[in-house]
Amino acid sequence: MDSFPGPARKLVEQMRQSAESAPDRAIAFQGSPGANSHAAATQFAPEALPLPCFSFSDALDAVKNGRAGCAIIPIENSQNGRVADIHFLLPESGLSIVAEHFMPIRHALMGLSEGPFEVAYSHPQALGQSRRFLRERGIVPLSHADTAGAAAFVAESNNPTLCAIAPAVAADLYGLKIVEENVEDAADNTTRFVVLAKDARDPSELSNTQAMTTFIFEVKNIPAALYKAMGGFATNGVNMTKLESYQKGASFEATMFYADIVGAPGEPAVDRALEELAFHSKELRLLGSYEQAMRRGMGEG
Ligand SMILES: O=C(O)C(=O)Cc1ccccc1
Repeated sequence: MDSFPGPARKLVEQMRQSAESAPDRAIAFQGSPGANSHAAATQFAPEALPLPCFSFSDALDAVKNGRAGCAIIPIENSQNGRVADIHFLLPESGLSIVAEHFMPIRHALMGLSEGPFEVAYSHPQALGQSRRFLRERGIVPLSHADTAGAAAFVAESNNPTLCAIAPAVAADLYGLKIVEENVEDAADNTTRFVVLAKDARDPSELSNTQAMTTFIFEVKNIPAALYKAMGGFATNGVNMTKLESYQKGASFEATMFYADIVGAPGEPAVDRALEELAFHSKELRLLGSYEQAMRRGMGEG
């Protein structure tokens, strides 16, 4: 709690109290009230009680400890790539992905004055998405835990040369002036969020819809291991929409992969592809199957 900037604390406390009164209806998110993840939580589950958490791990712990029924976490951005940490935290958490949600992201520049500004505070994703805007104006980007928290931090700084890049609503919440709207470098800036819960979705419930499945795997450390591991997806016509590698541990010897496919276990083609993947992998872990919030792979005939 103490880590939230002063102007955000009262709101955080109010939201925590409501969430405590009905934990099953609570949806945990990382950041201060007014952050993009807060907006995503409200869009995804309008009736739910958003629970602000300072870090990703706090948000995941809230679900593990039963203080929230689920958590919504930004996982990747159309413009700025993947959101760090989540690849490590998500598999460790033992939670399952039960849904995905896409949200267009708009950033506003806000401060105590009209500028000129020397420093802009924001979440690293938002700074990355507004890189060109800041560079052109010679404003130095500095990271903060979340966008709305950066606005609250600027509000309590009393410093007219600081500004924040945050959703416009944060200016209202924390008493800043909006100096410019839509400062993101790309107009179609969109973030994909995943919803995590203790209990996985039963893939058979998803069979009539276009499902997605997310998993991580580690291939054997031999030539062509990834090529072989992927073979089953090609021969069975399973569409892979995402494949990312990351290092496990400090040895740089063990490469893990994180993948999304269209389909779910129980579909014969998916079962065969996963079986072949498991044969060529040292480790394979399904992180969840869920409904597609946006159709994939429909572009080509
Ligand atoms: O800090 C926030 O507002 C977040 O919710 C993280 C984030 C930042 C930028 C785009 C999407 C999510």
